[in-house]
Amino acid sequence: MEKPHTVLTGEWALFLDIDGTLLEHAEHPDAVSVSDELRSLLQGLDRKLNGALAFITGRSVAAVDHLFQPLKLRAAGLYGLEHRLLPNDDVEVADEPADISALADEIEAELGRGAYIERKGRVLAIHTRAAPHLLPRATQLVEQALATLPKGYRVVPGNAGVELLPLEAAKGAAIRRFMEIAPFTGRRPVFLGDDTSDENGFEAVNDAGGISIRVKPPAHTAARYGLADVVETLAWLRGQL
Ligand SMILES: O=P(O)(O)OC[C@H]1O[C@H](O[C@H]2O[C@H](CO)[C@@H](O)[C@H](O)[C@H]2O)[C@H](O)[C@@H](O)[C@@H]1O
Ligand SMILES: [Mg+2]
Repeated sequence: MEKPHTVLTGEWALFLDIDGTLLEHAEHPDAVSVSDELRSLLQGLDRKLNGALAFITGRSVAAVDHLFQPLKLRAAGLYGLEHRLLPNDDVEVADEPADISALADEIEAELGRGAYIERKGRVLAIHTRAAPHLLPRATQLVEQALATLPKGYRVVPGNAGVELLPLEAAKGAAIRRFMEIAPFTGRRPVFLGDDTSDENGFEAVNDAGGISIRVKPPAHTAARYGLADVVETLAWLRGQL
């Protein structure tokens, strides 16, 4: 796939996935770190785009703020179940429904310490990066759980794990919501992502005539452009300043 050589001028809106796009993957979600260089790169882009920059991530907004502190940018967390439309807005924290909590306890008991059960309110992530042999069983457990949960949940295979999340948790919906408000309205959206859960975000951006970019693109992706890795992502972003 070709690289995007477009220069981000005033009329672009930039949406950024975090893990696998801005940050290399690590053994554990808490093992990633954000460099001061990345913080200043994002701050410069946010300024150049007059605030039309937002994280679109499966992490919670609270987790994003902790990672990037003191930088606080616009963000959609939990695949859009949480939104922070202005840097200093409050974020409604989605409660963890009792049925998800009970399911997380059961899966944690069965898979044991090899898997990391990440409880994110209405989203449940089961990480098997440290124990890949557990992925088939983890996937089977969440798929079986679909029958017992209220309607409207779905299973999304992720990067070295599997997630259970509500149907309305979709990055494309989160991007469309930002595009309806200032300073995003009227701009052309650009979305960079790396994973299956970013695909509906690429589709939303393509539908809006924007630019969709996937890091390490697989054979089949909705993304129109590809970048080889996180380092290339950062070099491309720096080139837009
Ligand atoms: O939508 P993203 O910003 O890409 O976030 C996706 C998930 O990222 C985190 O998990 C992933 O990255 C971890 C650190 O590299 C890795 O250990 C894990 O295997 C990956 O799945 C985060 O923990 C999840 O909550 C996000 O949904
Ligand atoms: Mg990602």
